Amino acid sequence: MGTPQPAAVEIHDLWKRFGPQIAVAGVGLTLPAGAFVGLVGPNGAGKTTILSMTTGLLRPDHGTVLIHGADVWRDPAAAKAGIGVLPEGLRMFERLSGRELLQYNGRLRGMAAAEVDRRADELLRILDLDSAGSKLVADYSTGMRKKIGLAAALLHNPSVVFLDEPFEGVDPVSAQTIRRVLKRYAATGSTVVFSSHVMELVEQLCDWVAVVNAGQIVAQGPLEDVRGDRSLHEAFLALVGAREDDGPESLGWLGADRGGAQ
Ligand SMILES: Nc1ncnc2c1ncn2[C@@H]1O[C@H](COP(=O)(O)OP(=O)(O)OP(=O)(O)O)[C@@H](O)[C@H]1O
Repeated sequence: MGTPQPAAVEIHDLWKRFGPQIAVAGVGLTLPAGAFVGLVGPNGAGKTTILSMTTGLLRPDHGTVLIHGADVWRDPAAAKAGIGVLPEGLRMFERLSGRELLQYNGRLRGMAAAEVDRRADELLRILDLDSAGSKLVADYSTGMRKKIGLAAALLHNPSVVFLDEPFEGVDPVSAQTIRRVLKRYAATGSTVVFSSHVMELVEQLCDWVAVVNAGQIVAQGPLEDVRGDRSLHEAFLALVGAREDDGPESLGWLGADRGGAQ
């Protein structure tokens, strides 16, 4: 066993309620520095809410989040300096071009203009966006938006990136590009945390997994420990209590004699 890594992200007893709905119910997570973390869970499990509270976008009702020891809600400037975020919904400045968006982000992070330009050129090229650099973000496709969002998240060389479903709606070629960039980033000892529904992808990329169900963490740890001797897909279905066969009567009308209701 090597020396245990210090935690990049420590979350204690995190709660969030939306009206009557408790979206996050006492989440605790410890993610080691340098881990490639997959956050998985069924629709509505609370992944986006957890990521939003972890990255300072949504105030928790209760609980603490530390990024490399800095409290996201008490010392946001220190905590946020070291993170990059690809948020849900990809809300961006639509009337900027991709290149301008990166320049804006870089300058906001206090980077020198020449360095921002150098990194922006490189990111646009590696993410196959160089010809789209001057196009308005409003005219980007879903995959292009994910890629420019990833570029913006990485531009200032953060030590942790949080990506909410970075592969959703992305074609296989762009997905491969995003994977390559994330692997390259993780190989430097940086920490990646991303949410996904694609177990095969999480299994390929991640060495650490957290499973969320109904606002709680039902498993977390090294990939091998969480999946055991099953595939992650099977482990996931067992952990979140996937529904068994609904019985022969259910939806019995589907495909039955249409009796004039054509
Ligand atoms: N702003 C909001 N107002 C009311 N309810 C919300 C709000 N945001 C999230 N919720 C509810 O909180 C729960 C968790 O939602 P969340 O988006 O975090 O889940 P998720 O795991 O990211 O889901 P998905 O995989 O479908 O994206 C859901 O029941 C959702 O309806």
